[in-house]
Amino acid sequence: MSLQQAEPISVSKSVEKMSTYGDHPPSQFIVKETQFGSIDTSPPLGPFPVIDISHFSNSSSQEATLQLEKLRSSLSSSGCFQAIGHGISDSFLDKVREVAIQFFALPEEEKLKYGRAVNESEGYGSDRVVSEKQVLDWSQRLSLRVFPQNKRRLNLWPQNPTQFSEILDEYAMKIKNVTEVLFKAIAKSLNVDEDSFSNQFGARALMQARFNFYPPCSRPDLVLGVKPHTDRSGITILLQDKEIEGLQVRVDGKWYRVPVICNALVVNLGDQMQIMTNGMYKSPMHRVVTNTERLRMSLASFIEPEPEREIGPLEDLIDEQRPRIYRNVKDYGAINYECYQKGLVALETVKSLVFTSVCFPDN
Ligand SMILES: O=C(O)CCC(=O)C(=O)O
Ligand SMILES: [Fe+2]
Repeated sequence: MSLQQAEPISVSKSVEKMSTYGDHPPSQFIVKETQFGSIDTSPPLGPFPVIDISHFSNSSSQEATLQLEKLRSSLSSSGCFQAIGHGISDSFLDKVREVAIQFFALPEEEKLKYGRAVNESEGYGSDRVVSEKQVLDWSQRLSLRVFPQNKRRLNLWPQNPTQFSEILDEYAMKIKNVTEVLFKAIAKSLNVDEDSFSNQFGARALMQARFNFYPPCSRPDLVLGVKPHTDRSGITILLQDKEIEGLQVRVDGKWYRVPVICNALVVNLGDQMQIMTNGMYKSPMHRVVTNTERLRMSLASFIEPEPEREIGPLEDLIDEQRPRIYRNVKDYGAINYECYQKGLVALETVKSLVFTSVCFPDN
């Protein structure tokens, strides 16, 4: 079967329906033994610091220096931390979760008015099928482009609940502000010009909002909510469920739980920041486990450079001790998608020639 025809093999019943009836997950969902280890629903809590990012706006204070040091150490080891002091109120974050859950509670026919078309990435639906070998995720998603504003496909934005669009719009603006603070802080932590990253992302950087819904699953030991992956973004800001854990991040070959910290935003770097920092900061591998009892939701905001813009390792982060690891690339999103279809690791394919010949001497 060609890749273009891959999508119709998706199972006939939605994950939500199978969850309601307590079905045993079909074989397409069963995770086989992989190089990333078997499913452990309760590994240890991870070394992901809580960083108060409010100090980054007043960067000369002693506290700012301390938080910057935490930022540097988490991004160069795990690539992940939890941000507090982001200025978004608890009550507003509750509203965001509430409209998301209200949308998911609508009847299937209503949600399918915003259905994702085959071979498209935006809209409501289940895991996108790109290859026959793919193990399917136990999740339903609603993906919407929020920036640049004129690229919004408003016909896919739910009208029910009525406040949905207004709240998503406000949330997206706030997240944009958070990322601007983070880009400057990340630059500062690496001793490079504070606009280094915002310049590479560009004024028309993309933001994709993905609402993830993970209905209860009868076999959390066999099925994943999201299979192991790194994000193709530059940076991802994740609003977790208020109560239900599920996210795990891999550090030095071991899986760790990311705890629920009420109203903290989980920040993880994506592949494109690993490229821009010449590998100094990490795009962590992560996955989501399911549970038998309760629905879990999350909202991931993926921020990516303008696809037409060439990005690459900052010159200031390349020297004799640290030669260039990655080549410059354009439209990493497309590279990543193609690699995903072929079962390749996208970051490995964009290594500079020197590194390619070290890693793949037969090429
Ligand atoms: O649901 C989560 O906690 C993480 C979701 C995720 O990794 C993603 O959408 O890329
Ligand atoms: Fe992710």
